[in-house]
Amino acid sequence: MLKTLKIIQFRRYQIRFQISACRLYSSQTNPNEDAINNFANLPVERIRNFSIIAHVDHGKSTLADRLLELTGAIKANSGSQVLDSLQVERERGITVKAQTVSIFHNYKNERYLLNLIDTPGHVDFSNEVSRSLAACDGVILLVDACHGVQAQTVANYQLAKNRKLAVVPVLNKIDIKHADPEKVCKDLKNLFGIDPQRVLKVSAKLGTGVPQVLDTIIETIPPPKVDRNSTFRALLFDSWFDRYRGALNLIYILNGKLEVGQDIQSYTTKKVYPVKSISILRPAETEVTSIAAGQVGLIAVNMRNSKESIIGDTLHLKNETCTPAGSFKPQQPMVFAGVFPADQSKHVALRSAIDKLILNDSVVTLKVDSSPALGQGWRLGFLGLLHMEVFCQRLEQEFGAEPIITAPSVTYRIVLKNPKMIKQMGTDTMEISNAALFPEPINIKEYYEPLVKGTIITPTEFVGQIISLCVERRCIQESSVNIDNDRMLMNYIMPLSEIILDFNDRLKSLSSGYASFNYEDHGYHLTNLVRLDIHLNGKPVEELCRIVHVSKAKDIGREMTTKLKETIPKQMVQIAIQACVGSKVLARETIKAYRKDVTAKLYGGDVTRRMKLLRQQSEGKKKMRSIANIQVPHETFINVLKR
Ligand SMILES: Nc1nc2c(ncn2[C@@H]2O[C@H](COP(=O)(O)OP(=O)(O)OP(=O)(O)O)[C@@H](O)[C@H]2O)c(=O)[nH]1
Repeated sequence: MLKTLKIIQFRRYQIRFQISACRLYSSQTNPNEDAINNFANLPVERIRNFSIIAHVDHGKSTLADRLLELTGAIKANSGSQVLDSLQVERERGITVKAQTVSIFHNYKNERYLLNLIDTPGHVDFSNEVSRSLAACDGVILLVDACHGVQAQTVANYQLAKNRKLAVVPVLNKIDIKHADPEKVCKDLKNLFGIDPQRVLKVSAKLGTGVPQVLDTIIETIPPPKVDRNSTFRALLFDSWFDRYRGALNLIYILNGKLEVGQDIQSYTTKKVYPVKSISILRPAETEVTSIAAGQVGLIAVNMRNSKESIIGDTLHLKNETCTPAGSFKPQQPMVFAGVFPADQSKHVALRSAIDKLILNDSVVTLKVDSSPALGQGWRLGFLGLLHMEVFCQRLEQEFGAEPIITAPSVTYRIVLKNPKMIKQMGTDTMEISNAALFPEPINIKEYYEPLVKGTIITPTEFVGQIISLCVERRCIQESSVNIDNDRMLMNYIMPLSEIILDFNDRLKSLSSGYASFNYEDHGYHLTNLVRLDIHLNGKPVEELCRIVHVSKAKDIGREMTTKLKETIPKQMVQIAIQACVGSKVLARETIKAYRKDVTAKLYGGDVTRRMKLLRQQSEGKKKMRSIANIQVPHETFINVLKR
């Protein structure tokens, strides 16, 4: 009896212990539960919204990891670069999408909400940076203590300054032996006037100095300037597509409060949506019932059509009037390429995949296009070549699409002089990125090409080689300054068509990776262009023509004829491949005729074998395009048009 009583007592004790252990565990794993339950009531003074901005690879995502760990949003050692969640980001080791995360931090016994945005560093994704800064009051300007200030550090600092954001300067990688924090502090002082006393020194990898970053954010960055007492108004600054919930919208609340169940309206489309759920990203979605001005939240509103979610749009309560947020201007695409389904039966599926991806990468533009060789497709606009590559890789990885991408080109502008054409078009100016639509020179008065303002920062020992590269690419130097004794900053005006393909790669290989490059739009300027045609046995091949600068026509012509010679199979007749401008031939290659008796294998043997061979031949012919009696396989166009 006594034994049984003891057992019961022990069981009770065991259960009580388990309950209290559970409570302890849950309060340990989720110390911010109260703050989340009371999320919308968190005072504005205890909110800080900031981005981490820096040059490529200076350690933004690594610092974000440490901040998340320190504040308990993720467990220590949860894996590196938690916020780089896309497959393409992990494979390439770069950030391509800005990621938002809400974390809580205790400062002087008060609980603060920090909305952190980890941004990409590469110039091709600078739209992500400007989009993110619209929801911020400050930035962490992160600089690698070994490599110092680089081209994107300058560009990103300017973006933050233009928006009048508070700047927290932080030097990273101080654990590396040859780091020189004193020298980098001097550069920051010379270039941006930042007081060296204000610069924090950290190792994001080891976590050294990171806690001080959190405190400095609270001390230096002001709380959001928002009004909680007026009616709800929010800026839509990111969105992505969820198979079950439709378009999910990331919003920054400018005024008032939003609750689940309320009806909101888009300022641009005027469409009304019921708010199905509101979440904060920590970094996993955590549902809350309401959200208030100064905060960032993800809302699901049953938006089925991805085109309805417009980045930069203002959302407000149904039937209320409001002024648009109008906080940022999206960048204009600079590089254009044709995107075609490999098989025309996949046309609809590819279009739907492109639409869904554009929702998450709103700067990409789309226009219908067609080509005799590649069929129906689209002409897409990107911010640069890396942007285009990442977009196409995401199409493959996230949507299983396998498109054919044509050679990238820029958009040229021409002014017509033929009155008949001007009347037909209703304007004398045409924008052209597809060379097949380039009018005859006799009808053209002026040609214009897009230029960019380029900034190159390089160690002085490579200046000579870099200047030669710039001259070869028709770039004009505007100015140059010494940053310190051994580094130089050079400003150039550059034709966009000369830098989109491989300028950055050449610059990196010339300077053993030490030079950095950034560029921004510089408008259209007068130039001299020609249409380079490719002829096969005297017949022009429309899909292979290109618009080029007059000084480059010969080199590009040679390159293309050589490539075609390697890819067109030998045939019964001799084939002449010519690159021409008008009637002038700039380069020529010849493919000799086949001498072998191709029908030999049809003789002898079994009749069924002969029939099979004939069938195979006719199948092959179907896949060929006939130009001047020459059978050109589809792959040839793809290989020559592709990069
Ligand atoms: N030694 C050392 N390495 C670091 C430190 N911080 C980052 N790294 C390394 O630097 C490399 C780049 O770090 P990331 O965090 O990906 O840089 P990022 O700025 O986010 O890169 P992008 O988003 O692509 O521009 C990685 O290999 C990191 O492990 C540091 O404090 N010390």
